[in-house]
Amino acid sequence: MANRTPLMAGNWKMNQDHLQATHLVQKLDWTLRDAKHDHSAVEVAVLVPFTDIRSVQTLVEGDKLDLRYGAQDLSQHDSGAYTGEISGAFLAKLGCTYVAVGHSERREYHHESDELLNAKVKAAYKHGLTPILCCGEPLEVRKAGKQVEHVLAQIEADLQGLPEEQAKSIVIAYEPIWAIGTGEVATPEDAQEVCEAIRGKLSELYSAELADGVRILYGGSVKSGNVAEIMAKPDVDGALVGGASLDAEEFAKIARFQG
Ligand SMILES: O=C[C@H](O)COP(=O)(O)O
Repeated sequence: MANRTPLMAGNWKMNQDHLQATHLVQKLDWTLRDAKHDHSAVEVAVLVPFTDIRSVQTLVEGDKLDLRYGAQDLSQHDSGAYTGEISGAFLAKLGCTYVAVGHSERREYHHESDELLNAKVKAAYKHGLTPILCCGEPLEVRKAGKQVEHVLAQIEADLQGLPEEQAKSIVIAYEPIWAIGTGEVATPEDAQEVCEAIRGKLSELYSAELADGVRILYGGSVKSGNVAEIMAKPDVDGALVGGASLDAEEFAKIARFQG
């Protein structure tokens, strides 16, 4: 198995204005430092509202914080008459490493199709950003036992035509929709089943070597109390954390899941 550095990414969603963001990032940094967090063993990132990015960049670059940051969405376009949209070029200029693509809240509330998400994944790479491609099934699909085929169809469509050279650095986040913000966490076995199938699909679409190197995260009610058992699964390489990432101490504990 490849040596995949775990990634703990906090998705702040629409929380924290730019002043609160400064405070939260500083607190997260102190907490990780106090705990002597080993950043070479676990990478920590925050996906923040667009309006926070400049403040986070100033802190991370100015104080040389060992923290990656990124956005929660991007436009499929580079520039032009697309009112309200944000180009990947702007995000790259602000030092973003990551950008979430296809979070279930965007798929649902903004009707983002797999075709659009495929264009967004390509736009991210065009501007030097690493997409964190989100996938996951709603409750009725899980109840019908069709979660694996649902997720694999999303992955196949969202990666359509993406060259191997780019796909090898993608991060995939499996987030069963019924476990997001509900307190209902998938069992480690549930997470492993789908993450393993995603790796298998990557192997089929690209190569076993590529599949072995890609990081696959689990998301959905991850807390410090349940992260260790999820991370113990062989195909889970990190977590995409929503609510718990807004509490610096809790998120730092999640990032130190090894103790
Ligand atoms: O992007 C994060 C996920 O939607 C999980 O959110 P949650 O940890 O609040 O359940």
